[in-house]
Amino acid sequence: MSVDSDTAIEGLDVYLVGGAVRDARLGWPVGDRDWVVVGTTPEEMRRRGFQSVGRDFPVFLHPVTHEEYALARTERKQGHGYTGFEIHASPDVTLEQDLARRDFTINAMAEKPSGELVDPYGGERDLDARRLRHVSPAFVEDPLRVLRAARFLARYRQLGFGIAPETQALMRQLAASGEVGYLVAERVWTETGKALGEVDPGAYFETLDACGALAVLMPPLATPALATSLERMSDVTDGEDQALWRWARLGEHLDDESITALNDGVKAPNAFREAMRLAALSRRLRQHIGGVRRNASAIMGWLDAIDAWRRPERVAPLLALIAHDDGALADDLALAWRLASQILPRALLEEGFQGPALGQELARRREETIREALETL
Ligand SMILES: Nc1ccn([C@@H]2O[C@H](COP(=O)(O)OP(=O)(O)OP(=O)(O)O)[C@@H](O)[C@H]2O)c(=O)n1
Repeated sequence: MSVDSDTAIEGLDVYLVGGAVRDARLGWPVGDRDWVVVGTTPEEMRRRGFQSVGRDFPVFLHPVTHEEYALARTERKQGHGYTGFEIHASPDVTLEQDLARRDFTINAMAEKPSGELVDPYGGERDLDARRLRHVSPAFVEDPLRVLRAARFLARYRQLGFGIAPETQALMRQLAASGEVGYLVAERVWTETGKALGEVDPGAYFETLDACGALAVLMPPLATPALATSLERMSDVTDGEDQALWRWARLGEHLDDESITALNDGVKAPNAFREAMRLAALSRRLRQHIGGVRRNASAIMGWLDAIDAWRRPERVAPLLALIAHDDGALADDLALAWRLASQILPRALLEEGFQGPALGQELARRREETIREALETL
């Protein structure tokens, strides 16, 4: 539906805002489209068939497109964290005031339905200069913006983007004052999880490290550990669960205590926490096996530890991690897994094994199969 012929917004002062305006100009795929409405009231929006969905501020879903339309608003910070925002939305809030509360100039551009750009804070200039620059000193009212800056770099650094020095200074200030420490872990994870799926997730962690926020939010990853973490993460290839295995790689060289602290600190989902634990375990196996090649019992120990029998989907990504450091070991493990996984409890049941004896016999045969296969190599 063309916006011009759209009766729900006919006569309303609406603007496309945020990421959609930015990404269209960057030639980046446009995600959700967000709109701002100036000079109207919630009652008027509902009368036009919009559905009210905002809990914290007035935002509505278009009756047909279901895109979000927010009433222009200003926000003022009260207290720490995300709880204390004083929202002011009324028909007298202007578009410029609404744009002024936003994080970066490249996110503070608006576009009329006719396509005309409204850009009071120099967003287009900063887009051209490949620069993330804060809109106003109110940037510091929301410490999440430190993480957003880092996440945008994970996405756009390869296009040449950097952070303006004056914005970097505010980010350092937010980290040094402890304000980023007030972020609730869920919000930290939301940004981190998104960043792990971007083209250059290393940029996210480097940016947070450079301003001091990584030391507050994920101390085990901060300098001096970071270089090792990033080096390891960089070779996770695309594919399913890429974000998961990137996360796993980041903490692979840490001890169990640090892994727990790191994952607790950001409330990482269980699958991510588990992947990191398994990666660390596999790395230790690699060190343990070391020169002792073709060690069937150590290989069985690894397959048991990662619970390959019930979670076979874990094997391939872990083998890929191991292959990076030790291709010969990964080959041995792959062969061992291929053969051992074919020995199933059913055959032993038919032979009359039961209960614990069944489990023991299963393990014995699997290990024997692995040993024989490795000996013939
Ligand atoms: N802490 C925040 C979160 C959001 N915004 C503003 O709200 C818009 C929409 O936010 P969001 O949908 O989270 O991000 P996008 O910029 O659309 O980016 P993405 O492509 O990641 O969705 C942003 O462009 C920005 O103007 C902000 O100023 N400060």
